[in-house]
Amino acid sequence: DDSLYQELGGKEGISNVMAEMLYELAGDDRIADQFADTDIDRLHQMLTEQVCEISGGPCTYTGEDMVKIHTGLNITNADFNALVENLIIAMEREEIPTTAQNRLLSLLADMHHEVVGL
Ligand code: HEM
Repeated sequence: DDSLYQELGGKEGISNVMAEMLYELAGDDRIADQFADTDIDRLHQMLTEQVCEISGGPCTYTGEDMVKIHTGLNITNADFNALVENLIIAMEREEIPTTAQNRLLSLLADMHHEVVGL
């Protein structure tokens, strides 16, 4: 089922949302420092691939294993929630329908254990 993928605006829509999220994140004092050494162009590309894939789009995530990449970063619940807030702001700005926003947030919540407390 690729309906979520379509509602997010396909690959281009997802790319735009992820760019907006990373822009918000860069200005968010709560978590910006944690991305100081990160290649943001790569992160943008990997997030776009991953969200394309999990939303049912024609993509294959080619990045690092999620647990492996987040291990040792000591990411907290508060960090996770801050990133989610940045994503919601980005989706609002890109006029993603609320139902689609909630479906994507639910898919990301399922990945919480691959990100937090490692
Ligand atoms: C569900 C939420 C999240 C998802 C789906 C996610 C996904 C990803 C992906 C796809 C990558 C790139 C992997 C690669 O380069 O191959 C990545 C890297 C990274 N993530 Fe996350 N992430 C999430 C939450 C977070 C949070 C909350 C933080 C910290 C506030 C965080 C910090 C990082 C950092 C610092 C990197 C770069 C690591 C490096 O380059 O060595 N992530 N994440």
